[in-house]
Amino acid sequence: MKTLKIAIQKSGRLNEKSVELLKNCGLNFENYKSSLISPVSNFPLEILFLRDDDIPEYVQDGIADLGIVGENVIQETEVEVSYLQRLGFGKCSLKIAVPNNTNIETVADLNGRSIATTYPAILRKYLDNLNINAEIRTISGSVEISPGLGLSDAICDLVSTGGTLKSNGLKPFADVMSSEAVMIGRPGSENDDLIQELIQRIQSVLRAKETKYVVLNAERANLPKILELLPGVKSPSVVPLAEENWVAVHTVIPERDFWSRISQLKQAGAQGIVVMPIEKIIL
Ligand SMILES: Nc1ncnc2c1ncn2[C@@H]1O[C@H](COP(=O)(O)OP(=O)(O)OP(=O)(O)O)[C@@H](O)[C@H]1O
Ligand SMILES: O=P(O)(O)OC[C@H]1O[C@H](OP(=O)(O)OP(=O)(O)O)[C@H](O)[C@@H]1O
Ligand SMILES: [Mg+2]
Repeated sequence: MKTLKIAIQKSGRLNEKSVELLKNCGLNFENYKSSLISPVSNFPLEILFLRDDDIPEYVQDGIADLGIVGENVIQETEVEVSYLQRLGFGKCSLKIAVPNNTNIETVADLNGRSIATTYPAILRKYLDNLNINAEIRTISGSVEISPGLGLSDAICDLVSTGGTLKSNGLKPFADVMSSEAVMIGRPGSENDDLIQELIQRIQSVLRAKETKYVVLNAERANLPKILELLPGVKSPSVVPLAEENWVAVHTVIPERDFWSRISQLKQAGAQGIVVMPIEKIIL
């Protein structure tokens, strides 16, 4: 039987979440210690632990079949790979930022200025689209320090909380792209049976993360109002309780509007509400 290879980040922002996701898919393996390859004992898969910059090319060139990496890195390496699954973690934006006391006010003011970045290819495309002629200074890290050192007039770097910009006297100025971690493969690889099996496992874990399992008690008379508040669910289970005219309703609720839904359910007469995490949802 063939063995697939999946490349994930060795250490850094995406390592922990990538490992957690694969473990939640029921895969048994050792996280990176000193070996850069870890076999999975219960699925024909090997995990390669790499620097994230190398992952898109390894997948494009067939050294790995799959990879988990940020969209920002995929765009920067300009490879031909397919997005097999968005993973919902590693969310951040690539932004141009300028010093708080700058006289750069419009995007056109970037003409003739210098911008430091670790993402020269993405930035070049962005500026070309806007017909802006700025000098791109490619550096390999600690980009936020460069205006303060007089190395550039602006920067283009990843932002999530904005804390790093703030503590370096910078403010966000323009959005270049938003990014999250994705699973990639070679174009067409989504048709491979083993890859499909893995994608389905990942989707069942992601789906479960987005929902909560809820059990509540209610008087039968309140049931129509309560069921009306659960429109997304095909058929909540309604189970009679020992106490006459009372029922238990079992259902799932999306995480994103969880609290508003719970308070509506309480107003409609729901009592003794128990909420549980879901491990997997297999359709
Ligand atoms: N502040 C952030 N918040 C959320 N996600 C981020 C943030 N910064 C980076 N990311 C995402 O996580 C990815 C990995 O970031 P990290 O800082 O670990 O990269 P790195 O230093 O280039 O790592 P490597 O050593 O593997 O080259 C980024 O490419 C991006 O997709
Ligand atoms: O908006 P914030 O929440 O402050 O995050 C932004 C910072 O996060 C990333 O660096 P990281 O901390 O991953 O370190 P690195 O430069 O070593 O990759 C990025 O390059 C920014 O510097
Ligand atoms: Mg890197």
